[in-house]
Amino acid sequence: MTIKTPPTFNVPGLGADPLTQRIKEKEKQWRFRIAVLSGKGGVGKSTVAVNLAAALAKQGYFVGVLDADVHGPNIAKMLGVEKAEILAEKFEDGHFEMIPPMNDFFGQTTPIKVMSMGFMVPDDQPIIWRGALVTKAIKQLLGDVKWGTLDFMIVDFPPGTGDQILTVTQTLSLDAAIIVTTPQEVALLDTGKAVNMMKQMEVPYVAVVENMSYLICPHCGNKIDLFGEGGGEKLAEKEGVDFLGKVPIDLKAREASDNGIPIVLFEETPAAKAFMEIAQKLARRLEKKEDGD
Ligand SMILES: Nc1ncnc2c1ncn2[C@@H]1O[C@H](COP(=O)(O)OP(=O)(O)OP(=O)(O)O)[C@@H](O)[C@H]1O
Repeated sequence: MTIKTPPTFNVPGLGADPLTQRIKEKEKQWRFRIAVLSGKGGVGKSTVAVNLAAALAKQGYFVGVLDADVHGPNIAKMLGVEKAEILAEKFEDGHFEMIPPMNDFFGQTTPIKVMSMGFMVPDDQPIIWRGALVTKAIKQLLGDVKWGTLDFMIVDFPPGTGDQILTVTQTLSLDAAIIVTTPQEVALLDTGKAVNMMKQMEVPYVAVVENMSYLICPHCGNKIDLFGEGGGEKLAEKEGVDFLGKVPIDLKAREASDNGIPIVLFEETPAAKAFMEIAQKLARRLEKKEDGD
């Protein structure tokens, strides 16, 4: 099956809807538009998204993070802004734009702008919506938010390869898709599907990050390959896409996320170093591509 991205303005006499037009206008202000995806849930996609965001912001880039994982939105908590009050501005044509809360982690980073469906619903309430409504909500979080100029717009997609991912990828012109996997066979099978989806959607740069790659035993210091070894790298090689690196299991990374501070800003643990290196590699690759290399 080949999925082609249809042109946005494809109906003679009819332009795109105003929301899609606003997204198209806004995305011109975002230098690199990046999706973070996983074929399978629970592999650490959001953890990778927030740590990449923080690592890039620590290097001085302006970063926005959109939590498009509407069924399990936890980015706002991981970036320490879940209690933020969302203000909105009314424009002359009558539409409103929400102002994303920011966190600069006590001056350690450029302010990271965050928007999430989690702001719209109480913590303990599930979002029970049909697909079309979810897609519309994600588009609003892109087009009806005052994002401003950004170096990196990072979108944390829902897990899987579902309809919402297809629609958002057709609306937002992505520069890169980062697919997060763990090394075990079942995750890799689903990861292959996500990689292929992004290739078929003609996203210019697709890369794999392997999370929870291994554990360093706190008692003996030995490396334990809990979920097998090297699967992510092999998959990237097989699919002909970049492999950006491995992130070990790190108890402090989990604690830091729960406390709203990405581990890259907190302590120089093995996972923090891995996230920092992956972010640097990603920025270098995209800047090279931008220069036409
Ligand atoms: N490298 C790591 N070391 C230790 N804990 C980790 C690591 N990566 C993720 N975690 C933890 O695993 C749990 C799941 O991570 P996360 O929420 O990022 O996954 P996800 O793929 O986004 O999940 P979902 O599919 O539900 O959106 C979290 O508690 C997180 O802190």
